[in-house]
Amino acid sequence: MTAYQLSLADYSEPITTAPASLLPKTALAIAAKGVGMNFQSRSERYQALKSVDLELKSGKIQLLMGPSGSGKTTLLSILAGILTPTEGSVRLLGQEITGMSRSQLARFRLENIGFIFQGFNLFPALTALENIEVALTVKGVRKNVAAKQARSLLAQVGLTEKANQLPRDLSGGQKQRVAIARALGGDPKLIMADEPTAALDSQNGHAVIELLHRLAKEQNRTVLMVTHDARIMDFADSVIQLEDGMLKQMVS
Ligand SMILES: Nc1ncnc2c1ncn2[C@@H]1O[C@H](COP(=O)(O)OP(=O)(O)OP(=O)(O)O)[C@@H](O)[C@H]1O
Repeated sequence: MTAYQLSLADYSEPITTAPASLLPKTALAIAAKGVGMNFQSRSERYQALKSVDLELKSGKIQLLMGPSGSGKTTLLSILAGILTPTEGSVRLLGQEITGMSRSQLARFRLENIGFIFQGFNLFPALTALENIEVALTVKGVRKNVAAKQARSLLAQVGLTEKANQLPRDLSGGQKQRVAIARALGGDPKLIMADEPTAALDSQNGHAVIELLHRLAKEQNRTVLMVTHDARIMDFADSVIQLEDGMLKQMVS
C-alpha cells in the first residue's frame, strides 16, 4: 500500500472551498521551507530529505524527477500532508499545514487535493460512473447530486459512453481518465500524481498528459507529478530534480 492510499480518509463534511478557477493565477499553491525527513528504523536513522525549499504557483504543472530512492515519493507525501516532515514547514494554498491535526489534514486533503496513482486504484466491482460517485459521496456529496456530478466529470474526461463499463473492460488510459475524473470530484485546486503514465503505452500516456495539461491551463489547477516519464517534460512548466534527498535543480 502506498502512502497515498491512506489519504482517502472517511471524512464526510461538505466541501466548502472556492472553485479552483477562482484562485488568482499568480498565487502560490505550494510553498515548502527547509523540509527535512528522517526515517527511524530500529537502531538506524535515514535522512531521506535534506533542507528542501520550493515554491510552486497555481496553474502550473511541476514534475518531480530523480533517481530511485532520491526522495520523490517522500517529498510528494509531505507536500500532500500525508507525511509530517521532521523539519521545516509546508504551506498549501496559503495555509500552513505542518501544524494541523490528523483530522484537519484529512479534511484539507479531501477538500483541496485530487490524487492520481500509477495503478489507478479503481474498485473492480464498480462501473466507471460508480467509482466516481463513491468518491463524491465520501466527500459529503448527497447521493442524487453525486450521480449527476459523476456524469459531468466523466464527460469532462471524454468517457460518457463508458459510464457503465467495469474497469476490466477499459483500456489502461481509459482507467486512468476515470481515476482523473474521480480525483476532480469536489473541484480540488491541487492534483498530486504518482507516476500517472507509468503503466500506459505511448498513445494512452499522451492522452492522459494532455488531459492533465488542460486541467492546469484551462481550470487553473496546480499539478505536481512524480514521474520518470521524459515524454511529460514538454508539457511541464518546470522540473524539480531530486538527488540523495536534496533539490538539485529546477528547470523552467
Ligand atoms: N517509511 C520509511 N522508513 C524508512 N525508510 C524509508 C521509508 N520511506 C522511504 N524510505 C527511504 O527513503 C528514501 C527515499 O524514498 P522514496 O520512496 O521517497 O524515493 P523515490 O525517489 O520515490 O524512489 P522510487 O523512484 O524508487 O519510487 C529511500 O532510501 C527509502 O528507502
